[in-house]
Amino acid sequence: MDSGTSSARRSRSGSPDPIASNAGTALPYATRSALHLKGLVPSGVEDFSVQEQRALEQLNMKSTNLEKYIFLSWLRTTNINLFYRLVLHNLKAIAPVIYTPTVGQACQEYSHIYPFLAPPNNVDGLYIPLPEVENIDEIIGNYRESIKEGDEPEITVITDGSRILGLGDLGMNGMGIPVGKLQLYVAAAGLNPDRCLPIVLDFGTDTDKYLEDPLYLGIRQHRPSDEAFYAAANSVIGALHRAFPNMFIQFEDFSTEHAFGLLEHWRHRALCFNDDIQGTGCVILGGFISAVEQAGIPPRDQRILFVGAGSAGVGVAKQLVDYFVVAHGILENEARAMFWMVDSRGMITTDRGDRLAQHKVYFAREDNASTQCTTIEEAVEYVRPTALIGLSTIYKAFSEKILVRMNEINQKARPIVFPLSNPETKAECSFEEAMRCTNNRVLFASGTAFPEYTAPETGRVYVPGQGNNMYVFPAIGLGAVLCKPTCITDTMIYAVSKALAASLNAQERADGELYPRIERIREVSAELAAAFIQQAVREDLANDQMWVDLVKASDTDKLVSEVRRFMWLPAETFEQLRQCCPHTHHHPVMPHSHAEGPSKL
Ligand SMILES: NC(=O)c1ccc[n+]([C@@H]2O[C@H](COP(=O)([O-])OP(=O)(O)OC[C@H]3O[C@@H](n4cnc5c(N)ncnc54)[C@H](O)[C@@H]3O)[C@@H](O)[C@H]2O)c1
Ligand SMILES: O=C(O)C[C@H](O)C(=O)O
Ligand SMILES: [Mg+2]
Repeated sequence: MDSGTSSARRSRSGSPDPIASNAGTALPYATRSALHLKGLVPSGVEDFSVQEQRALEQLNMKSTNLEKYIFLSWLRTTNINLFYRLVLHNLKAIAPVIYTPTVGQACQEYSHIYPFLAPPNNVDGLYIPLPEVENIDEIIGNYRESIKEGDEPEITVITDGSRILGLGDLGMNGMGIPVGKLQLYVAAAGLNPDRCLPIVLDFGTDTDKYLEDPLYLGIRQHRPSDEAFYAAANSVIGALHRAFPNMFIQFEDFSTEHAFGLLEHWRHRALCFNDDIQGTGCVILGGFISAVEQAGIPPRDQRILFVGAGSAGVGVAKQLVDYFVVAHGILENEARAMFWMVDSRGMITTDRGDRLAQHKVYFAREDNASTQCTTIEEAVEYVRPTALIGLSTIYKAFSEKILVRMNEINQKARPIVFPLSNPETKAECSFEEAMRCTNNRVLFASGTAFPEYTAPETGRVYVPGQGNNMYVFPAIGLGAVLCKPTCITDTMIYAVSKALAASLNAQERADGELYPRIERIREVSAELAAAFIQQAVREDLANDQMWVDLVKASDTDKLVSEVRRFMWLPAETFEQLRQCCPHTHHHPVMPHSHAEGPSKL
């Protein structure tokens, strides 16, 4: 439950000693003597790989994912080098523990599993209570004091906990999400953990369960009015931007109206991005491009039904419209007409009799000749979709009956079904259900990872796609931190989607997959970050000359390898750990790689 700032072990001088706390049983005898640690650790001196083996063993002793989450949080605050070694070497198994879906449960329990972190050396991010917003400069000052010199944050993930995954308003407990997302930034794209800053705007909660929970750690009041929310949120973001002008700001899991409102306000004022709107749009477009290629009908014949019209639904649909316009030369009005949206009140039309929220107006149908569909089933019959996309937070909303109909309607082409709501308890259907009901013909991606499916008839094993923004936000953040664009444009996001679709290797394509395997995420993130940087330079918005020159040299392989060189990696040996610790950071992170020597803690 922290950002990964170095843990609290102190040397005799009283200052934290990152070498000792991250080496532990790997400390050679000479160093133990020098640090006055003789006799304070077991006598065996071991390699980091042996420590890792022990950590994995201890992880596997935990019987539930929440216990694993708690163990990993403890490890991260105790020995960040070992934590990231373990995560990087076991990403497929560990991602669902530190991130979706377990992070959802961890957030719900956050106030109960909080590990008594000791400030100032074990700060897990910023908690900004509404009544303290007027003292925001003091809070930022305290944070500065708590970090190592030169470790200014280069990336923040900020939430107010008002819409955590599909779980609703969790108040301050939502802090688990910025913490989890930033771990993915480090693991998937090599951001420097010391420069990641999770933030929660502790502005109250409208969930009585938390207000009444004696262990709840947030402020005990209901959420403020819209006006008070924007005044306070803008004041915090403004202060952060003044304090850290180059810091990339990721807005995360704000309730939909505020998500759109904050993005609108800040997108041309600071380097920022909304993950639920833009990141989700980006990752789903990437998978959708691959799905359309495999579906077997021309792109312009796609009929796409969205179930859910919140920040994610509308963000994704807009990104897909851009794709049809840019990649297939379809006029915007015609592209928009390929989309139908359903929300909790039914199909969104201009004449259904309610006042539509601003973000839904663009997709409201006018051609429905007074037909109103109130259920998903009715909408499926009316639209006869080629693609069904779920961002509704409604568990099993895609019933077996609906999935069977998707198969019947799409006999000439393969049906596309993306149940994207998180966590698993909110997913519109499972992979197994989608496969069974479509005779294994479905082109599938889900927000939460589902297990592989073995077809009983043939024994063939199918791997589900994971359409989760974790495939793109780390690369977008890395690209932004490196080339420092003035702002993030839709065309930069679009470039990343295209790069994601292009990143599948021959085997993944042959297996009919829509996303690259998670084990390759670092390699893929480097390609995506390079595509982002190329686009930023093309738009003349990149402000770091080194990256501008690299792009202008028109050597994409070199650009990708330079991006990789800037990715943070945990140390492999004690020697690497020792060599890198005395350094202060350079711009933007210590250049190091597998090949090039020490990593920075
Ligand atoms: N896969 C990903 O990477 C990813 C990214 C972002 C969000 N999400 C998930 O998407 C979901 C929605 O997020 P959001 O920010 O858009 O939330 P939101 O609450 O703003 O949107 C939910 C939408 O679903 C609609 N809805 C509710 N009940 C419905 C029903 N019975 N039938 C049809 N529609 C119904 C609501 O009217 C609303 O339009 C969450 O579960 C979130 O975890 C996934
Ligand atoms: O956090 C995730 O797993 C994806 C997404 O940002 C969400 O809000 O569901
Ligand atoms: Mg989110």
